Amino acid sequence: MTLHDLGWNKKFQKAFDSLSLKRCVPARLIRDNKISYGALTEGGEEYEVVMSGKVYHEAASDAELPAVGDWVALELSKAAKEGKVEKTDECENMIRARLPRQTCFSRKTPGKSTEEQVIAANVSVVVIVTDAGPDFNPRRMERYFMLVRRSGAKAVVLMNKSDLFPREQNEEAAAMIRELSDEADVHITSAKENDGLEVLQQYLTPGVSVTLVGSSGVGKSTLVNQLLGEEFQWTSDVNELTGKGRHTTTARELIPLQGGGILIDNPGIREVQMWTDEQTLRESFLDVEALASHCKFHDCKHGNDAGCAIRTAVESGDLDPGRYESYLKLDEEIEKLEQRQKKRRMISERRAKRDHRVKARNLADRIELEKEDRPDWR
Ligand SMILES: Nc1nc2c(ncn2[C@@H]2O[C@H](COP(=O)(O)OP(=O)(O)OP(=O)(O)O)[C@@H](O)[C@H]2O)c(=O)[nH]1
Ligand SMILES: [Zn+2]
Repeated sequence: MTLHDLGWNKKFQKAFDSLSLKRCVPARLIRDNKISYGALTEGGEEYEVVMSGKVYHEAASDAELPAVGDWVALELSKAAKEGKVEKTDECENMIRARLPRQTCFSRKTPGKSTEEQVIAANVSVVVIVTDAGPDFNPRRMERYFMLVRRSGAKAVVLMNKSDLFPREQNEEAAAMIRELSDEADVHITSAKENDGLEVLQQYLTPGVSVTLVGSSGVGKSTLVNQLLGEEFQWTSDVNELTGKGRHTTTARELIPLQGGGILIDNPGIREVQMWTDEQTLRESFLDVEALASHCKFHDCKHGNDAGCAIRTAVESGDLDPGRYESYLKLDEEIEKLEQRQKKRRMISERRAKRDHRVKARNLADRIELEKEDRPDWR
């Protein structure tokens, strides 16, 4: 397995070279174990690694800490380099730097928190799986589009389970989704019958990382199984002693596919929630925003306000009422998000410090971190 098979490219190489970290090698993070990470290096070697205190210090927020999909400069322990010690026994393999992300797929942390959490870094294509039946929801799709746009990745929508619905229904649903976004590709598929999946090959080119999102039960696992084909048998190759598949979790979280492309799949991605900001909201509703500039009052709430250009457009049929409602709701949501964000910032900062101090298991780094937390401590 070469670095390129894992998604390495010229930009990453340049960033890596400019660090001049002579003792480091490039590695891609494939798993976040809370205390440590799983990392792959050239040749597909997997190591357990921790971040240095410096990496921790330089991260201004949780979102800037290394995450699954990130490329890092990794300094392997002497023992690991010589292949003497079981690679996962000792955690002396140290992340010295995180390379700048080319894309960043993030979400709101589950629960009430408003912290941003990176679900996968350096993913180029996000496949949103839905169907033309019970799961069909253009408003939810708009949210997904915002999330994907914000990440910098390309959005691809699959109207899956096409075998269950009449052709016209699938096509109508696809057309409606196409209208919501100029950038997204929309395809009709049946994962179960392996129908229409060949379109995915155009995205699964060497070095391109792809991930799947969508409601529970829309067919993501079925799709993954189809994409993996024979390779999926990996995970059933269970080691009797450890109970783990021979390729363990690697086979689940970052899978270089035979025909090219890298599939990134983890539970965090599966339960993706909307995380957004005001700017993205505005970008997604440029047409509605343009109308808003014609409202009579500067602080128009676009409800029953006199001279509201948006409401006028809805009444005259120029603006889809659903889109209008969606615009109002999203606005509200972001307002609440910002309020919660303010309240929780203090708490989350403290918690992040505690959590990530655990990550810096190197003693010297720990002492530095402790000193910083307790200035009176010697
Ligand atoms: N008829 C039909 N059924 C499908 C299709 N794709 C998946 N299914 C079925 O839908 C059910 C759910 O599929 P999964 O692949 O487990 O769905 P998922 O999106 O991975 O669900 P989570 O793991 O909960 O996120 C299974 O019974 C599949 O066999 C399809 O294209 N057509
Ligand atoms: Zn208005």
